[in-house]
Amino acid sequence: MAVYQRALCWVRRDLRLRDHTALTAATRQAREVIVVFVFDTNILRKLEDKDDRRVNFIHHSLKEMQARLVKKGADLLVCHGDPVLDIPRLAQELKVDAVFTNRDYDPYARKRDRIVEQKLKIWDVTFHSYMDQVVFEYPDIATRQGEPFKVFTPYKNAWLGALRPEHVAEEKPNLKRLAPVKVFKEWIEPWDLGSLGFKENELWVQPGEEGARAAWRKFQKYIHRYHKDRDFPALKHGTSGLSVHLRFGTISIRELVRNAMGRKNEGARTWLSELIWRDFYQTILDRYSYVVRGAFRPEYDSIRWPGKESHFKKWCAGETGYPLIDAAMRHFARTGWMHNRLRMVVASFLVKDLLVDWRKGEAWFARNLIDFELASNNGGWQWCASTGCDAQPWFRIFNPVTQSKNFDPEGRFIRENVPELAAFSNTHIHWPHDAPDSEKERTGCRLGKDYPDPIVDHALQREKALKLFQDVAQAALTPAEES
Ligand SMILES: Cc1cc2nc3c(=O)[nH]c(=O)nc-3n(C[C@H](O)[C@H](O)[C@H](O)COP(=O)(O)OP(=O)(O)OC[C@H]3O[C@@H](n4cnc5c(N)ncnc54)[C@H](O)[C@@H]3O)c2cc1C
Repeated sequence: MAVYQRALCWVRRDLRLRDHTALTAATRQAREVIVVFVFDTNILRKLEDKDDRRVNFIHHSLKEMQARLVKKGADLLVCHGDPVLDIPRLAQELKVDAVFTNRDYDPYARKRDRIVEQKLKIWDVTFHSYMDQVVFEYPDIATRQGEPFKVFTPYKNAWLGALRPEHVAEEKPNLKRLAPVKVFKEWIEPWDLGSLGFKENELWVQPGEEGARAAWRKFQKYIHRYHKDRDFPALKHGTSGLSVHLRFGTISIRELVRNAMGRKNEGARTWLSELIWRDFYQTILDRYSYVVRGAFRPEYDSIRWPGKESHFKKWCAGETGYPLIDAAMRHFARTGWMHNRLRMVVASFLVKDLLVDWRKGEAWFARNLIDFELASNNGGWQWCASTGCDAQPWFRIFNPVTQSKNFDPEGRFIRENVPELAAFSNTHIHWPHDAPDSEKERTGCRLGKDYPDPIVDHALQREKALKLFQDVAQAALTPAEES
């Protein structure tokens, strides 16, 4: 039953009309619902690249959403400004009784929403927020003591144990309740990319709900193989490629979980685990927001990383002389996406071979990843740097050449992304520096000229990394002297 005459549904990282919690609630509780999106100048201002892929993805996805709304006789109301000002202003000018939105656990978003809610209260407008981007939030899943889990496996077991069909039931908005465009026509302003101060960029991924559905349809043919294929970056369908869609909510997490739960095979079970990792890191960010500034385990903040700026730049450019690292970083520069196995290998290399502060790598990923997600990126970096909750133990260090042999055995991914090495044999492509002279000559690749010499020696750097961590571990065990 409708309790409000008119409401706004403020979409942010949920750019879809299907299976949408806030829109369902809004269209249930209000007679007329206006869907609004704010291009937030507080966020856009900080983006260094004018052809930012995320802005492009959002823009295309909103255009698609708008076309759907127009077909229903409605439209999408888009603003370019500060939501803390724009949402209360629109609420007042459009005489709405309530604002409906889905929750976001990013510390900036939480603060923004608190301020918006307070401002709306002044005008007697109710603010409703819903869980939508995750399946469970804290304290739905908590330890017996009521604390958030800090270790993944017990979290996952509790998550699976708690799951009931109603947690992932489809939320169906009643699109007949969308406000006709005449209600808000005069508030509609142009929102082409140029007017937002951005430029077009060619996206490797199809945006919008259509793009999400196409990727999801394709992946369903391969999901049963996921546990076998997921670690091989050269395989085109080894993983779903849905991270950007989950990031911007062009597909519902509930739909994916419903589907995966219905499949009784190891591939689907393993894939579901990855979706649970996503929920886990959202909870960590939500409950321990200090991770945005430093290590989850603060003792590791005392490490003084001796890595060189020049090495960091070579890592970014894919010029380290380690073929798999360079292939991953060059592919990343081209597409804005990186395979999970490679994210782990390049992150480990930056921290434990180049001895560069993990926060620099985290920031580079944040700047360039199309699927950049504060919670998963921070969690992933802290896992690789061994500073996080349930992180990789510090004494376990990836060998980038062994990783290459194991996960790109025929060098297909390397050949695609580091073409100057393409003619090396499967045996030597992982470490061409030790190839016999005859092979070096045959390939025509002059190592040190056409392809860089290795910038560090893995074995030596590994020892240095172990020492850095050992010192911290020892300091943590040694009781501080009383003063
Ligand atoms: C250093 C580092 C940084 C990362 N940064 C991000 C990031 O900014 N955004 C992001 O979405 N993921 C991040 N991840 C996790 C993971 O690498 C990507 O989610 C995955 O590669 C996306 O590809 P996919 O959609 O094909 O994944 P699939 O293998 O198909 O997995 C399905 C979904 O599960 C989720 N997922 C998978 N693995 C993880 C994981 N380890 N942690 C959390 N969620 C996961 C993603 O939403 C993904 O789309 C990072 C991992 C590391 C090691």
